[in-house]
Amino acid sequence: MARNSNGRRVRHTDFLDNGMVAEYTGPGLLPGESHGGGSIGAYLLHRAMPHLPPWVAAAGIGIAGGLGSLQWEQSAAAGVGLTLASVALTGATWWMGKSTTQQRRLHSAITVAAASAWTTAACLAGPAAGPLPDMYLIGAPVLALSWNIRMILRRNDDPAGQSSDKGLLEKVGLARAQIGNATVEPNRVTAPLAVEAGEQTNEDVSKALGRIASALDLPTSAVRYQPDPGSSRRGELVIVPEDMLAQAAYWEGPSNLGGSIADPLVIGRYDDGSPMYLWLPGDPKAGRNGTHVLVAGGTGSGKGETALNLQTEILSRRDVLLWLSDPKMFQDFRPLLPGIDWAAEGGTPTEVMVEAIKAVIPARTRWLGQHNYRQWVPAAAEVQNDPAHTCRTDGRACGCAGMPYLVTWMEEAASTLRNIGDNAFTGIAQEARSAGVSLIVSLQRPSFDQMSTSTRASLPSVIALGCDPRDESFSLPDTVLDAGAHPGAWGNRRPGYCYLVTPGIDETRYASPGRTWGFAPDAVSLMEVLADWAQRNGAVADPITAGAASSVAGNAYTGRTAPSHGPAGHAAMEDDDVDETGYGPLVDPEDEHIDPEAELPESQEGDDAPIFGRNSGRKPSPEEARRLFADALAEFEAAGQMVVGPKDFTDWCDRHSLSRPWVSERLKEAAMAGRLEATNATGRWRIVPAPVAA
Ligand SMILES: Nc1ncnc2c1ncn2[C@@H]1O[C@H](COP(=O)(O)OP(=O)(O)OP(=O)(O)O)[C@@H](O)[C@H]1O
Repeated sequence: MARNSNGRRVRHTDFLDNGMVAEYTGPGLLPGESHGGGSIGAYLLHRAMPHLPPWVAAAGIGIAGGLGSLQWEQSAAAGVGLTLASVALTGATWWMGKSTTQQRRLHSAITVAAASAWTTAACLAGPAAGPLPDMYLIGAPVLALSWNIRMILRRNDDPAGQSSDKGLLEKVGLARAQIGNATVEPNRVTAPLAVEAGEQTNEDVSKALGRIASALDLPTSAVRYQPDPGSSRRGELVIVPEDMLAQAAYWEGPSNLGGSIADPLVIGRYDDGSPMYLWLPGDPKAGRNGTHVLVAGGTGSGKGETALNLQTEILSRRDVLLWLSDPKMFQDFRPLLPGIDWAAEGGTPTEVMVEAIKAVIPARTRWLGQHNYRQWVPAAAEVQNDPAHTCRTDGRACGCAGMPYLVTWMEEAASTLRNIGDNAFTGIAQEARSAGVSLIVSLQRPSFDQMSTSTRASLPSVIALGCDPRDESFSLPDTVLDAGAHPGAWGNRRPGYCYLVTPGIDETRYASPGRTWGFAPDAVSLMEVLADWAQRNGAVADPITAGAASSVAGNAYTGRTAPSHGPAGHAAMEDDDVDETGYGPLVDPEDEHIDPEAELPESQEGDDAPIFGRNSGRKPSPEEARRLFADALAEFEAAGQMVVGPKDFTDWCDRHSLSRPWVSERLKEAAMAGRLEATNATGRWRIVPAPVAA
């Protein structure tokens, strides 16, 4: 006996006995829901009703025999007619029963033959003649009882348990569907279901799921249907009566510290308690492609904590780099920052990161190709000592530094998509998988006005958290919604509840809800320890990735620092920059590009001094203006602001009495000269770092 979400008891045994029915019992009945009016007599009548028809039929046959004898007793013509009618009726029963089981067909034919033979004899000879009364008194109850017994044993009647539960299925519009023997696991009942051939399809079952849940008084997400891929009318109905996820479970640390990013990431558990796995890189042996992920959910649906689940898993692996863009100033992720290879706030730093991602993808793909990797595998992250993966033409091992997997994360991506244009993301997503790069995009309101369908289509995996019901079709594929997934039913009332659609997971799982681990306040210290571990033991950027990133981002890309190893990646750090614990840099990541030894500019202006100095009070000559413009670009570059547009020159224009249209023209000229490169956003240009003098 279990309780449903309303605390009402559901008698599962009845479900099984009848093949389908989940019947309320005892305290589960609400006032007014009593069987047949509330009295014991009415209840018994209610239970006996299904068994009465054979008895009514038996009585009817007796009456028919009596009445018939008044009309036809001793009539030879009637004898011929009644005998023919009886044979015809028996034959018709046999013929009509061909679609049912052999046993049911025989039982029906014998019943009809016996009843029609007795009626014929009674009509012709009179019901009281010879042995007819005894035959009736013995035969009629035996036949009626045989049908009663058959009904009681119905679950064993058909091969493979095929039976139909008219009660529930009729109620939900699937009256002629057949339901097979249910498999019962703790809190999960799975029953094969077949709808009527030629009349209904799997789609009709999907549409009826809400009604089935309603009939069983369960939440919509408790009832799912997994169509059989080989049939349009068969599938499996899954019912999970009790919501095992209602009790939040909390993160207790990474699942596989020091493992490879190719091992599954565990981000929570399903409603049967099994772990929710997600793989980012592909695996040629398992026939699985690498994937990009959309984390979609409304405000308060648990996106932030889902991100923490994924990021802590990523940072706990030895062969992966994480680049994170977050317009919310790393509000949720601050404890993890030391382990992150590159963290960029929204706006220009994110624009720079996106440009850098675009540059590292071809560089990484080229490297993987040169080292004979068709896609990224963990061996690619090791030093290349295998002659099968050498870039040397003589076939000897090349010893090149390994290339860690790269996860690029766009948190709260709506504004980034708006500013950068989601074409950039589509391009990145399409190219990235062959470069050992996964893109993770988190979006608060998953809807078509936030992200184009082609960008959405380029993110094959989704973690769909609670959302507005109107946005469900954006989050999840139709097939998963048809199978019973319903994130709109959660809204923000079930934080962390999610559906996970991703390669490597059995598709029957897609419509099963899961829940991410919650992050209790005391998880912060554990996250800090993890970030420290990642900073010390995690992968550092390989020369190809770091080189390509720096070539675009200049000193806006520093790479992660590893305090115990001294300089890591391509970013050296002085001992003095490390705090006394030896655990972390003393400077904020956004200040890391500033040279502490550099002379401070002489200024009487205090902190509010404009970056480009005060108004010179005169308009420079064209020559001088161009030189000042070149200097301004160099200053942006030195400050790590690698993407610029006319609006960044507003103060500068005031300073030098020059106009923004003039700047726009110079920007275009600089692009023609190779100093700038166009980005996806109109009017925004990426500074091409000036070559360093040898
Ligand atoms: N898996 C979970 N188990 C238990 N509680 C959770 C879980 N996920 C999130 N929560 C709780 O739900 C609340 C909202 O979560 P969170 O801040 O992650 O949502 P969000 O979608 O990021 O919201 P917003 O977009 O407003 O930042 C928080 O109090 C959080 O602790």
